[in-house]
Amino acid sequence: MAEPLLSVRGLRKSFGGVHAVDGVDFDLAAGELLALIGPNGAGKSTTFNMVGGQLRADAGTIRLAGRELAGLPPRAIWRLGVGRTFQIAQTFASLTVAENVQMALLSQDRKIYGLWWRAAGHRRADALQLLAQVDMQALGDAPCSALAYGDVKRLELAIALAHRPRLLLMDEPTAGMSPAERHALMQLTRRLVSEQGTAVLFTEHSMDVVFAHADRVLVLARGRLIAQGTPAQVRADPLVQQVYLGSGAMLAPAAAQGGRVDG
Ligand SMILES: Nc1ncnc2c1ncn2[C@@H]1O[C@H](COP(=O)(O)OP(=O)(O)OP(=O)(O)O)[C@@H](O)[C@H]1O
Repeated sequence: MAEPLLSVRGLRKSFGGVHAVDGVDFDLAAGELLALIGPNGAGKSTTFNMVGGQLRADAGTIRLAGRELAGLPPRAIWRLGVGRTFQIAQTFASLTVAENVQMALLSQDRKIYGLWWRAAGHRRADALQLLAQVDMQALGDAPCSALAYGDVKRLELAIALAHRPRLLLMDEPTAGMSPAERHALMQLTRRLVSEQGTAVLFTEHSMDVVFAHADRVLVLARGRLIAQGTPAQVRADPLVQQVYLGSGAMLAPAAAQGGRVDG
């Protein structure tokens, strides 16, 4: 693997007596799509939130291009080049599509974030260019509240890309989407990260998305990394099969075409 962009070592977090994340190590290279999977309660969100700074790690290091992120607040981590999309879309329904992107650009430029009306004239051309990257240039003047769900997710991606992150964290990016929409969004993500060399860490319950689009997969169970490798390696791993068989989910290629695994 090329020199990692993100390097995580000995990451731990407990809640009371629960070892939610119990000594996790992994690397992520620029341009790589890395999936973080595991049954419910495995520690995916906790890991994710420690990388993004929403949760403070009890122990361990999280280095982005050699810079320590552990202990920094989310805003500082964002400034260092870590973008994020959320499971529940974080857009302003009362603004137009273009204004939502302009708000992100305002924030990036350290202008006053709360004054949404200032967004209307701010870097509109740049906003439209970002929308073009996610094939939404025709929807710039549409109210955000009128968008179809798949379009909201694409808009979120444009917003996350507005400050050109080196690492993009995507929390269940395809939740609630139809199979066709899921693959379209991940293909778009792949195209954008290839063009820009962004690294992506994503949590995902839909195995079809993981096996079709991830370069590598990390499998967590009870806070520990039980396997990592290519989708084919992970799918063939007996321990992974055991963990998922307990949930009734199938990891065989045929079943992976449409399977959502809920833990
Ligand atoms: N704020 C919290 N307080 C107490 N316990 C927590 C908290 N957050 C997570 N946990 C516990 O830590 C463990 C890991 O939870 P986490 O949400 O990271 O798992 P997950 O893999 O993201 O699960 P899911 O797929 O259900 O979202 C679980 O046992 C959970 O109950």
